[in-house]
Amino acid sequence: MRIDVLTLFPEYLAPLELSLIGKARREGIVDLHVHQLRDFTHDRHRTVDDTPLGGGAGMVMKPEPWAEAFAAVQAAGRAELGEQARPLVVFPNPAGAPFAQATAQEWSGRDWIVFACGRYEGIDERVYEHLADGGVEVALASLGDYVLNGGEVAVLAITEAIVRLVPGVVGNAESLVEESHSEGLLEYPLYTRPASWTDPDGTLREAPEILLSGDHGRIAAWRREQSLARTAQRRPDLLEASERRGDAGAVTKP
Ligand SMILES: COc1cccc(COC(=O)c2cn[nH]c2)c1
Repeated sequence: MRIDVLTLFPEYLAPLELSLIGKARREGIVDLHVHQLRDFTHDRHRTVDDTPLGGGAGMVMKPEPWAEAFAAVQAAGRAELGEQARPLVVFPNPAGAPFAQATAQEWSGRDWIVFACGRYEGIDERVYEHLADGGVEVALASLGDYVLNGGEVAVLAITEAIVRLVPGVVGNAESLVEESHSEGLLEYPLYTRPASWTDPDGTLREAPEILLSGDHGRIAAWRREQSLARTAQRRPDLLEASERRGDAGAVTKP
């Protein structure tokens, strides 16, 4: 998977060099290219923003640098992946569609993703129109209903969520199956040794007996029950979505 990131703060993406993503890069599973948007300006001040037409507070990102940057990135990506290669262009954006595990699953199968990090109040609308009219697949992704100062932090989160699902990146693929949201439900409670623990307040805390029973059928059933109960309690919206999808074994209302 090739990933390009267009940003005013390349250093923000440095953590992608570390750990999971770093290993994926070293093994050639992920090919990350971070680009400084200001390199696609030509004035002395390397201007990327201006005041909003129609007035209003803050600044808006100018269209010209973006158009030039996307053209350069498309050329570089096609040189590497072939002239037919087409990227998915993702703009982290509070006005975007909610990014969820299902999105990460879907995007983890893509060959090429270009992330565009907005700053200030946002990007001139004509940039999105220019890309869409050029046949480029564009997605606006929201991490949640709050505003960050820019897209970089969102790109770190989205990239980690996607890349960890790419085959070969996480050693034990088994661990990807049973985590929260992978089945549309929250994960069951986890325990490890010691089975019996006296905490610093002197309280004895025992792990559920069933987990020591060795009866894997009953343990699986208990875990499923715990996931459903926990989802019903903390995220009933997920439970309704799961029922609407008719997920295997979804609990239907009695
Ligand atoms: C496109 O223009 C802008 C402008 C400002 C910040 C951002 C970054 O995205 C977010 O803030 C965000 C994404 N999900 N939840 C919050 C983009």
